[in-house]
Order: sequence, then structure tokens, then C-alpha cells
Amino acid sequence: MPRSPSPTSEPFVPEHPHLQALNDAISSKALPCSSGVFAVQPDDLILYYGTKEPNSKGLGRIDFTSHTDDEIKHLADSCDVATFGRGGEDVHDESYRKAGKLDKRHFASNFCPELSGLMHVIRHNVLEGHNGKALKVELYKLNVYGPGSFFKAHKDTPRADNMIASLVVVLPTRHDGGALVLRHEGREFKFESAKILAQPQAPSVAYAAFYGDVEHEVEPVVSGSRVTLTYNIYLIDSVTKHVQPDTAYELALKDAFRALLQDKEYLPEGGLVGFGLRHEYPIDVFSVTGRYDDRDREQWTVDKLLGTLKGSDAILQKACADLGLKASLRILYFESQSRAIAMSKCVMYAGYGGGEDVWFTEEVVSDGFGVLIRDYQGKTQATANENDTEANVEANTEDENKKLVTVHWATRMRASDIDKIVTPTIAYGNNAFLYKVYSTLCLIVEVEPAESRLIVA
Ligand SMILES: O=C(O)CCC(=O)C(=O)O
Ligand SMILES: [Fe+2]
Repeated sequence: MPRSPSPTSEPFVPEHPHLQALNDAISSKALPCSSGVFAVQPDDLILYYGTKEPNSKGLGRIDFTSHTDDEIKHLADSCDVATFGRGGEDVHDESYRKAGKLDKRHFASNFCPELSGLMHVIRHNVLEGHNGKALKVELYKLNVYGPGSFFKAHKDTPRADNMIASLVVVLPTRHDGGALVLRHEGREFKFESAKILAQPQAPSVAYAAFYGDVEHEVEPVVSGSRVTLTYNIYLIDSVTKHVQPDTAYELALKDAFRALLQDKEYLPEGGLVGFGLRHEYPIDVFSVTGRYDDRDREQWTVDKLLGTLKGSDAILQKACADLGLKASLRILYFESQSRAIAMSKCVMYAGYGGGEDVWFTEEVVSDGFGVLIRDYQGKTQATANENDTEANVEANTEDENKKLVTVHWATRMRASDIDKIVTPTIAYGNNAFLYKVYSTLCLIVEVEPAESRLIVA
């Protein structure tokens, strides 16, 4: 798929001090992760495992408060090789991931993140920006990382729209290496379970909870074995309304919004303020042959993800709601042929309009799913192709597309995002089959004309 040279390699300077203030507020947010050591009851550290399969090494029981190396070896020998997702498949590739795994039907751990109180500790962090929501935690796998085991940089496969985070619980075994490294927005955080668990202490586990779209890797284990329980965390509605007070971060963001709204000289006729979101979200992709059915299109709207935003994105959305500002999610697509940038309410896929590269410019707009935008983060579409003069492209764009909308960007899409504007991975098959991929989205906030702006205190 042809790509534009990435305009995002240049520093992004919002076009107005109000947008810069919003940008500064958002950029101040630390890398979202909740981690540490968590004291447990000795009984929590008992694990039973085993299979009835022909190659089974028999049943096992380990008490992690007093285990032996032979017991850990038996557990490691009982594991299958760990796979990981590539495209739509589970693959085993030891250059990418080397570890042992047990599926949850092959083990039972006494440790429960809910009953032990661990979820209580991580909840406020994962639930930032969500009042009236709760978390559901689901055991996923047990992994054993022996010497030389690792897991290279990846994001956790989104399995549902409301799958928001991952939890790793490291059981107390002696090991060196095997740090979990998280990277997000140019920030890095190292969760060193080996060091945490090496301190003499009451029975404890080490834990890290992080949003699943945050890139992470497990560095090679140098010695010993790192034994983990992994969990998927889902955002669900809550019967009890769990209201969190506004954080300093949220207050700063709201102040920046209020200053913008109070300035009657800024966007006097009203306008759209755009935020490239900090996190990525699962969008449905399906493979098709032939043309999709228009009637299905509504189910692909990205606004359905508004209730499942993560961290600073959720806080941004909540701040808009609290201030009475209308905010909607949109997905951006860059069309290589016309070099148009479309801002769509719906997920698009190749095949729309009948050809790989002819998707949306006219049809999406005329079908009412999106609009074309004049510029993207201060770059007019002319910059998509260095050989074109701005005047030339501007003239063409005006000719072909009547509806050019201006977005005033406060935060840009992240460095890699211009690629995602092209298209998520599309697999062609002879049946429509669905899976989810991470995509970046933007939040578009409508600012009313100066005359009619309401400023919520
Ligand atoms: O063990 C860890 O710290 C992380 C494991 C991981 O990233 C995964 O299983 O997806
Ligand atoms: Fe992972």
C-alpha cells in the first residue's frame, strides 16, 4: 500500500496558544502503569497443574513459599511452548517469543486478583476517567520463563472492545533478568520483578497492570525461572457508582479548555478541535470478497468505543463531557491516489468502492460516513507528495471534493500513526470473518460560535 512520507517526523507545534496549552496538559501525563509488590496469604501461593495428555509429565503441586528447583523444573517441563498472535494466527517462533505456557484448563492457582485485594490496588489507575465503571479480570495463562526465555516487543491482542488492560502477576521464584519493559509516547518504564522479589519479605507477588495497547517486552531471563500468571482486564458497567475526584491532570486540562472557550476571539464562528488519541483501540476488520453490504455499515462506527477509552484519552473525553462539549471519535484514512485525508465515523476497508486504492473519497462523503479534511496537523494535503506544489494539490482537492473541513489539532496522532491512516491489515478470504486490530483514533471536539458558548464552572 503506498504511503506518504511521514509528516509526523517533524516537531508538532499546535497553531494557537490555546491548543498548545491543551497539548501541554495532555503531554504531562506519565506512562500509565500500576506495578509493585503485593503481600498475599501463604495459601494464595499454591498452584496445582497437570494434563491428561499422552505426553503429560503427571500432576504437580507447588507451594511457592517453599518450592524447590526440581519442582520448578517439573512445572517448566509440563508446559507447552508459548505462541503469539501474528496477523490472524497463533504462531510459535522462538526468535520472537521463547517461554513455556500452560492454558488455564491445565492449572489452578489459589491466587485470586479479586479476593486478594490486588484489583482494588490497581483499579483506580486502570479506571482513570471512568466514573460508574468496574473491572472484570479473567485468568489467561501461566508462563514459565526459564534461562534465555524472553518475549519481544508487542501489544496484547485485543479480544473485545472492552478489553482494556493486562495484568501480570509474577510468583515468588528466584530469577535474574526478565524485566518487563513498557514503552509509550517516548517514555519507558521497567518492571523488574527479579529485584522486587529478591527483597526478603512476607509472602508476596510482584504485579504490573498496563493498558494492552502499550508496547511491552520481556527481557531475557538470565538465571532461575520467572513464573507468571497473566490476566485480561475488561471494563464493565458497575451497579455501584464509583466516583473518583478530578486529578491534578484533569483539572489542568479543564482549565486549558475553559481558557479557550472564554476567549471570544478564538474560533469566533466555532470550529473543530482535534486530538490524536494517546492510546490505540480495537477496530473490527473483516475479510471480504466483493462489495460489502451498506446496511452493515452502522455497526462499524467508532463512536461505540467512546465508553472504553484508556487513561489520558478517557480523562479527555470525561473533561469534554463535564464541560458540556460534544466530542466524537473519528478514524483518519489517507487515500494514496487522490492524497485526500478522510475523517470517518466508520471503519473502512479495501474493497469499498470496488478497488484496493479507491475507497472513500467520494463514496464515503456522499454516503454520509465522513468528510475530507483540509489539513492534518498543520500540513495541507499538498505535503503528502513532495513533487506537488501546494497550489496544485489544493486546486485539485477543491475540484474533486466539495466538503473540506478544517480541524484545529491540539495533539497530533503519534509518530507511527500516519501509517495507520492508510489502512489496518486487511486479509482477503472468501468469507467475511472478523477480528480486531489496534487502530489510532482521534477525538473531535465541537466548539460553538463565541456568541453561544457556555462555560461550565
Ligand atoms: O510476563 C510479562 O511480564 C508479560 C507477558 C506478556 O507480555 C504476555 O504474555 O503477553
Ligand atoms: Fe503481552
